[in-house]
Amino acid sequence: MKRIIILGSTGSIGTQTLEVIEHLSDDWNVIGLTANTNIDLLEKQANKYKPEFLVVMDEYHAKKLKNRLADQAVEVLSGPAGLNYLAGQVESDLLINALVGAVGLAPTVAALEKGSRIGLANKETLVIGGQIIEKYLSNPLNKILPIDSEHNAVFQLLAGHKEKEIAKIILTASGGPFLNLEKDRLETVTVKEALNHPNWDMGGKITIDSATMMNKGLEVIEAHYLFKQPYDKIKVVIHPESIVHSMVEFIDSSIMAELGVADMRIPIQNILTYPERVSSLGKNLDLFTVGALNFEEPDFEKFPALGLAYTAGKEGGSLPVILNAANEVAVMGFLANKIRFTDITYIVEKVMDSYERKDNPLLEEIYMIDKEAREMAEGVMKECY
Ligand SMILES: NC(=O)C1=CN([C@@H]2O[C@H](COP(=O)(O)OP(=O)(O)OC[C@H]3O[C@@H](n4cnc5c(N)ncnc54)[C@H](OP(=O)(O)O)[C@@H]3O)[C@@H](O)[C@H]2O)C=CC1
Ligand SMILES: CC(=O)[C@@H](O)[C@H](O)COP(=O)(O)O
Ligand SMILES: [Mn+2]
Repeated sequence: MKRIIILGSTGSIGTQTLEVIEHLSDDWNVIGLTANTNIDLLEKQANKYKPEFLVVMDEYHAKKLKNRLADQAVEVLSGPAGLNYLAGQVESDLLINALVGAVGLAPTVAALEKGSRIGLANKETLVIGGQIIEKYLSNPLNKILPIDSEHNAVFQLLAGHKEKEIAKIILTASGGPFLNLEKDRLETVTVKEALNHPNWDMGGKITIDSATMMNKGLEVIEAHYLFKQPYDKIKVVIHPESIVHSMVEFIDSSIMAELGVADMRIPIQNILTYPERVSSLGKNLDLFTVGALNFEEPDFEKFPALGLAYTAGKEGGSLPVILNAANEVAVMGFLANKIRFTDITYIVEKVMDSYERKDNPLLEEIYMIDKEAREMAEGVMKECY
């Protein structure tokens, strides 16, 4: 049996990965699972999958969990050091990174240090650390397999093709819950409205990112590093149905698309069984029910986050780190009802404009920039209260 580690096993991608593992029955042995603080679910997962390692992010929850699992042969670790140990020291055939946010970078690097196959859902890893990650990919033991639906689609479409044959990567975007709302109304939308994604059921942070379209911006940067394409060859098209998960235009003017129902268990399974294919838990797409597929241009004025991400990606260096840090702070502020929806991109832009930039930051510098940009974003956020 193959050994699998799931970082962020209590989240939307983490729990769906476990569903897929169950569906694949005897293929995978779950070695390590992690959560931030949700020890109730982690305990249930531990009882079911009997992993060797569990990680939670603070000592208080680690102790509680250890007590609850006292009769089990499981090691309970805590904090970033625990995550890095699991990712970097424990042998696995596949490590799924389903953490949310910048916290995903360090364990990815730890895993790449030892030579690993990583199923990557955590897009923030590549947004803030793409320049560092790409250096590790020259080691043939290292492989990053994309789980994010658009990138998984492109990954499938590129099989058997050469990078130089790509004319354009076309990432589809649903446009989120406010696609057809008047721009002036965005100021007063509620958290509940913003969390109401039209097609996908996901964690809170990414759902808000979809509503601002920062999600697509982060995905543009993610695609740049995964598929080694310049930003002018990575386009975004609004596709409200989320049936076409992305497209690739080749130099011979052929466009290939990957289609399917909006169910993350399909790309997750694609990575778990790669390069083979077996039947999945996802429903088959019924084109007659779908009827029509629509495409339109994104509105960069109404959704400024998309343009901010292109700017950050093109400039590179520390700017994507600053963009991401400010966005994480602002999204949490919005979810806590501290600021308005439109303040999210205001805060991101303000921090991007104010924070001093740096080329080629090293890993330690990325963490420092991330920390300082968060502090700056907290300050700008207070002006918005
Ligand atoms: N959900 C989806 O359908 C998709 C998600 N993605 C990407 O996948 C990643 C995960 O998203 P999603 O599953 O929605 O997120 P969730 O919020 O649902 O889950 C996040 C997971 O990470 C843990 N976690 C949260 N904060 C921390 C922290 N500071 N330190 C350590 N662990 C932490 C959570 O633990 P706890 O439960 O204890 O809070 C949980 O296990 C994101 O990068 C997202 O952009 C990409 C495509 C689709
Ligand atoms: C499922 C997935 O991959 C998400 O990233 C999804 O694409 C979000 O939807 P948006 O297209 O609205 O950003
Ligand atoms: Mn996506």
